[in-house]
Amino acid sequence: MDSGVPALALRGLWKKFGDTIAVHGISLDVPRGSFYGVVGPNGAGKTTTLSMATGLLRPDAGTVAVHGRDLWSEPDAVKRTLGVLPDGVRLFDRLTGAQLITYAGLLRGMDRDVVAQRTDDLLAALDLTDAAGRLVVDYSAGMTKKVALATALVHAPELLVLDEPFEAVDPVSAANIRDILTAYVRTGGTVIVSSHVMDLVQRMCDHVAVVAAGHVLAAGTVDEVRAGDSLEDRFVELVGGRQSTEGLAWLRTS
Ligand SMILES: Nc1ncnc2c1ncn2[C@@H]1O[C@H](COP(=O)(O)OP(=O)(O)OP(=O)(O)O)[C@@H](O)[C@H]1O
Repeated sequence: MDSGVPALALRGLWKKFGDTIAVHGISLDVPRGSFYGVVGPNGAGKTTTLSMATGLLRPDAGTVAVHGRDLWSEPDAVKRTLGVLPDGVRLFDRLTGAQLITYAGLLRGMDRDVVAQRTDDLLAALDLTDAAGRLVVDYSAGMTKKVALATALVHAPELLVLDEPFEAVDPVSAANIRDILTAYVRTGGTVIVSSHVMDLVQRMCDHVAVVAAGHVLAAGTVDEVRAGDSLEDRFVELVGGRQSTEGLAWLRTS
C-alpha cells in the first residue's frame, strides 16, 4: 500500500558529536505501509538517525518529512502521528505499568475511557496484565521494553519507529510483538525497527537499509538487498569487519 508520498523521507541528514561524525548525509525513503528494518554494526549511527527522524535530536543538516510534512517546521502536528520507542528509554518508572500507559494516553489528549480500555488491551497483548499494578522500576529489562512499546502504541499512531524493540524480550513475547506489528502494517500502519537480529529482519520486514559508519550501504526491499544470499551473509559482505581471534590466544584453555 504505497500512496506515493513516503511515510518517512530523510534527506541529507548529518550529525556530529565533537570530532565524531555519527551520521554522514543519510537519505532514505520509507514507503507508506512498509515494515522497514534498519540494520548496521554497533556505532553505525542507527539510533542517532532514528532520533533525528522522530524529533528527539536536531540534525546539524538535512530534512525529515513524515507523510510529506516537515518534522522540524511542524513538530507538534507531526509528532501526533508518531509512536516512538527510543533506545535506552527513560520512563517515569515510579509509576505502575498501567499508570504509565494511562499517562502516555492522557498526555496525547485521549479520552479517559478510551485510554482505560486500550491500556487493558495492551497489557493483555503484551502479557503484562499480572504486572500491571507493579512499579516499572521493578520490571525486568524485557518487561520494561514491552511497557515502553505499549506507551508508543496507545494513541494508534500512523508511523511507529522502534529502536531495538526485541532486545531482552523473551521469544513468546517477541512473537506476540511481531504479530501486533504485522497486523498493524496490514491495516495501513508503517513500522521502522532497528535490530541486530538479521534472521528476524529477513523474516519480518519487507524493506531494509544497511547502515555503517553513518552511511547507507544498501536500501530497498529485503529481496533486493539480500540479492539471493541470506541477509546475514549480505550484511557481513557489505559491512566487512570480521576480526581474527588470533590475538586472544591467551583465552584458550587447552
Ligand atoms: N550523545 C553522544 N555523544 C557523543 N557521541 C555519540 C553520542 N551519541 C552517539 N554518539 C556516537 O555516534 C556514533 C553512532 O552512534 P549510534 O548510537 O547512533 O549507533 P548505533 O548504530 O545505534 O549503535 P548500536 O548498534 O551499538 O546501538 C558512535 O560513534 C557513537 O559513539
